[in-house]
Amino acid sequence: MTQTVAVLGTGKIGEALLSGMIRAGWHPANLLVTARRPERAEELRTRYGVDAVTNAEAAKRADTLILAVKPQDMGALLDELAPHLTDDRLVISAAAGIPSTFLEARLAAGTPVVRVMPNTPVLVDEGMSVISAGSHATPDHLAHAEEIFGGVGKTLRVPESQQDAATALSGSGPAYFYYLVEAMTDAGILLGLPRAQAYDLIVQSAIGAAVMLRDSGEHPVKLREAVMSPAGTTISAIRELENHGVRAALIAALEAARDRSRELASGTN
Ligand SMILES: NC(=O)C1=CN([C@@H]2O[C@H](COP(=O)(O)OP(=O)(O)OC[C@H]3O[C@@H](n4cnc5c(N)ncnc54)[C@H](O)[C@@H]3O)[C@@H](O)[C@H]2O)C=CC1
Ligand SMILES: O=C(O)[C@@H]1CCC=N1
Repeated sequence: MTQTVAVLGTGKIGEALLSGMIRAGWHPANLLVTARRPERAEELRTRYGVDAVTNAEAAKRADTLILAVKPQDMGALLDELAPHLTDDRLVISAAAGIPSTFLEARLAAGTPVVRVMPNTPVLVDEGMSVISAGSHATPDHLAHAEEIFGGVGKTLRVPESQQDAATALSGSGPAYFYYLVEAMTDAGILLGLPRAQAYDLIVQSAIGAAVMLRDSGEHPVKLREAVMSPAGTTISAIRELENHGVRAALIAALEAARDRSRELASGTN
């Protein structure tokens, strides 16, 4: 039987996922979206050929609902959905921090809930989506979530207790790399290169390094050692990174992201 999937709250991550599902072969007729503003609903209809409906209608028509609103909007959305949802629907939440128990407490008893933390590279089919089961989710429900998110990148199952950490690593992860590229491009300008050239040099270095990390099977230390010639340029740079505590700063940064994910658990702050 063909499944209907609805994306509720089609903002940045919801739209990225929707576009990826269509690229992965989902027929627009089997996809529904919801949006707060009518102009946004119209934009999504035109861009993807999907039906834009109310949250209540999505709850009635879809077999699987992907909730992609902000953590702070999740309580209100669940209140809107609950009267229309039966416990044979799969509810997938992509919201940072919100535990599956938050959803289970507001939906019909026994509703299967799966928590997923994707990231924006789903836009280019290189996403990383971390998946955990709520209390009533079966292996089939997890497999269905993997089918959806696996079409736009890699998936990994973790116990829900590790979701806040995963959010800090891969959910937020792309932003750290963009930040590094920005800073290194500034450095290129300081060294006298035009911005566009500096940017190209850094982005291509990032792509090359990422592919080697993924495909070489080598530990990152080994890969770095192969770049660092004795008494050369690279070790001079690495010494500065160590002097400025960049490793410690990254550890502290990811810890802060994990802590913020925990704070978002109540859905109010
Ligand atoms: N942006 C990212 O890289 C990632 C975001 N997430 C999670 O995804 C969720 C959404 O994040 P973004 O896409 O960045 O935010 P966003 O603000 O771009 O998207 C949220 C959308 O939900 C809509 N919305 C809110 N309440 C609604 C309602 N009751 N009915 C219909 N639409 C409603 C908003 O109008 C907005 O378009 C958050 O919970 C976030 O933690 C997860 C992984 C990565
Ligand atoms: O910054 C955030 O809260 C969301 C969750 C992971 C990525 N973006």
